[in-house]
Amino acid sequence: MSRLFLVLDTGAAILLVALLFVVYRGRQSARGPLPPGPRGWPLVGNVFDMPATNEWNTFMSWGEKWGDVVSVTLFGQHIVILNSIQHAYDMFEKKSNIYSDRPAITMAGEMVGWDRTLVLLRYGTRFRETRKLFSQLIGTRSQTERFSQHLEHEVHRFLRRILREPTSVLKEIRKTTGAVILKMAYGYEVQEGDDPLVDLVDRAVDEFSISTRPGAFLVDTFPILRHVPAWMPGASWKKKAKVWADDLEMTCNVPYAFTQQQMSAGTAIPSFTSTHLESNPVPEKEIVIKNAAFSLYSAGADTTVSAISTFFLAMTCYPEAQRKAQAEIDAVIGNDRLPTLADRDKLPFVTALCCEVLRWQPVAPLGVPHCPVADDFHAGFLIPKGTIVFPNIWKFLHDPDTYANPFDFEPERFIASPGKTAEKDPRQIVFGFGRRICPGMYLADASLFISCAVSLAVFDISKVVRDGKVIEPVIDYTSGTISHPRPFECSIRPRSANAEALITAMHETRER
Ligand code: HEM
Repeated sequence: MSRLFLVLDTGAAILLVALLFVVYRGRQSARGPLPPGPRGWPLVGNVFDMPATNEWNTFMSWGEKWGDVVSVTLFGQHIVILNSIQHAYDMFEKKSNIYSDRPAITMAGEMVGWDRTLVLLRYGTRFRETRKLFSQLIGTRSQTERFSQHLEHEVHRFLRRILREPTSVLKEIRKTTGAVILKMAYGYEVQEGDDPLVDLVDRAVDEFSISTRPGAFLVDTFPILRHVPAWMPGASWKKKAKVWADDLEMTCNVPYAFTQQQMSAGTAIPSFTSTHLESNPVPEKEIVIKNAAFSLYSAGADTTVSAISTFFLAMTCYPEAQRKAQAEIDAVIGNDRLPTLADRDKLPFVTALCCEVLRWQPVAPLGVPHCPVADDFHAGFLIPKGTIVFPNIWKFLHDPDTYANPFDFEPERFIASPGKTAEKDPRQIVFGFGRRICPGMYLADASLFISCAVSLAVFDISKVVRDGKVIEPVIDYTSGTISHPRPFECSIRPRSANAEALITAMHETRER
């Protein structure tokens, strides 16, 4: 019986909150026109318009119909989608004093616990402290260069593993980016074969992507629903939240405890965590360090995995671009050594190819939403305080006004030639905007470049031919905050006996 009351109470509360939202929304509209958008329904707003997959495509089509600034509501929560890069710069950069907060996401943030990581931290003191720790480590290109050797070492190990197991490329990409960041964050060296820590963190990061998808969980629009008991029909998401919260807790604690234990034993490899812990921080600061280290890993690994996987997919589908990049490497570097990060300026086509990888299939198609801390009037529209504002990065990068033939993979677009200026560098878009711009962008950029350059130097990547039939890879991406290519097949073979010898003879052949 008491359960029945609880259900009724919850239902009544939902209705009340919904009505309050509607009244509230009406008042806000009276303060100025909201951006246009598809007409919603009373109470629920645009719930039935929200796409279940590839949100960026639907949002782009709304842009064609309604303009570059589109708004919808979900149970009274305002959501704005920006379909032009200029609006993203004007809002997130020029008005960064207003637009640097994140929306409170009940499911991913409060219930699962991702609000401890930088990506969902609300704007304030802790946010600034955490960003400072990041910028001390990888805040500039030259700071990031300190990790060049480490990056190169890990991609060499990657080549050796691919040579042995070419069909496991997607798994090995994940392992390599995990190895790069786990060592930087915690001084942890990943094992050959399956590494328990990489698997643990990957699971948590997948769960992040699912739990932050716009409109995926009703509790994000009705925070009161977090009080609904887990046994209630339709409340399976509560059980999910509990499992995900436990995964996250463990993922945050296990590598941190590893560093602490190595420090006590005097065997710690210098890392982000050990360096900051050496100053014996007060407990409050220690929490910031622990969460920052986890933010480094959780935001850095999965994103880079997506970009490098896209590189292999693009090379499978576009042999001409691959051939040109290999010709450049052969001419500039020769065949007796592998390219390094220091060679980058001498390899403009490979650099352009990496830019095209980032543009063609962006890692975070809708970025991460920003949230104004005060009402704003933008382009004649009211953007109420608390609105969830998504930059449609996918649209920015496929805008025919910025990129000619935007759906084609053409690295040449980034190389100026007589009578033709280079198209906009996508690195000014894919890493986000303003005070929330990706703090790992130099590391991401270096990781992508070195992975592409060494792979192109020694491997030919092509479509699989089975029983005389060419297998066409399907270009299909997952939805969610971080978008990945769905598993695809490709053939990876050493370019020559010399290339194979180069991989096996690389100094540091020691496999851990
Ligand atoms: C190709 C790889 C990557 C892409 C495309 C990417 C993209 C992004 C984007 C779009 C944002 C949101 C920016 C905004 O709110 O406007 C972001 C935030 C963030 N990124 Fe990256 N990222 C990548 C790699 C990395 C790496 C390697 C690290 C760390 C080592 C990292 C750490 C972070 C963190 C901590 C945030 C949250 C920043 C904040 O909220 O203040 N990312 N990234």
